[in-house]
Amino acid sequence: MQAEHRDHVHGSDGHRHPVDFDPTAAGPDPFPPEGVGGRPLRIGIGGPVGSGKTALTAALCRTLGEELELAVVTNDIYTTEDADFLRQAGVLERERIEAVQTGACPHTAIRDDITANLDAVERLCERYSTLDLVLVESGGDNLTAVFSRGLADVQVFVVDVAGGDKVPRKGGPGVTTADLLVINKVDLAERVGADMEVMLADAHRMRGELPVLAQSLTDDPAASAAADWVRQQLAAHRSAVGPAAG
Ligand SMILES: Nc1nc2c(ncn2[C@@H]2O[C@H](COP(=O)(O)OP(=O)(O)OP(=O)(O)O)[C@@H](O)[C@H]2O)c(=O)[nH]1
Repeated sequence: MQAEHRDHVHGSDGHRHPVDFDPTAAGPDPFPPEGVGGRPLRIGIGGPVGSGKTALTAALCRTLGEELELAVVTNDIYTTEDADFLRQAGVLERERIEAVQTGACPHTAIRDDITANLDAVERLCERYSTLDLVLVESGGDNLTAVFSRGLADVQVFVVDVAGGDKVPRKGGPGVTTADLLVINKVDLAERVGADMEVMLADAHRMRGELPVLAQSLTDDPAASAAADWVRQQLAAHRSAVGPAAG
């Protein structure tokens, strides 16, 4: 079958996305990873609509905001909803939060044309010259959406139990290749009939050695385990940067 016959066509302009039946494939990353020297760690937070990306971002800001120089970039298609939510929740100073309006499928802005996000990161770095960490939250997308390594040094993919316990075994590059897979809203598992043992076993089977974290932000609003993972990533980033630039 020729590639164009497998393309997925959608949107009012009928634009195309290639469909790949390999659940681990994301297509080539258009940008190389950026050198880490002298700049903050950038962590991408992606995942399907409503899985809890903003709630996780807010929790990480609350937990880490006192100990780290932290800023956030949000992505929404038509609004600045997520940035507005974070500002209203008071998780960080308002100026530490930048909103990108993608105007197109969220994956476009985090992978195909990362300019608007890089500009937002740059504005934050100009405003706060000693940033340790920038969290870049993607707009909600589907299982194929992952960050370019030119934008995010490491990425978290957030799915939730309400999407059904089948989600991890459906694969997709977010599930299979993200540096951390978060299975969120485990407090709802029983109510929605999701079998956590199945979800975790499938997630580990799909990801090999890569870590999987089951959490409930209702039960643990500090997102303690995710915050620990962020601290580890930051330590690794700092050791890569070296003492002179760190
Ligand atoms: N019960 C429960 N609800 C949660 C949890 N985490 C998030 N939520 C709720 O789930 C809903 C969606 O969460 P968001 O953080 O807005 O999800 P999102 O992934 O940012 O959504 P989009 O940006 O629209 O894709 C909100 O009402 C949250 O309060 C959780 O661990 N347990």
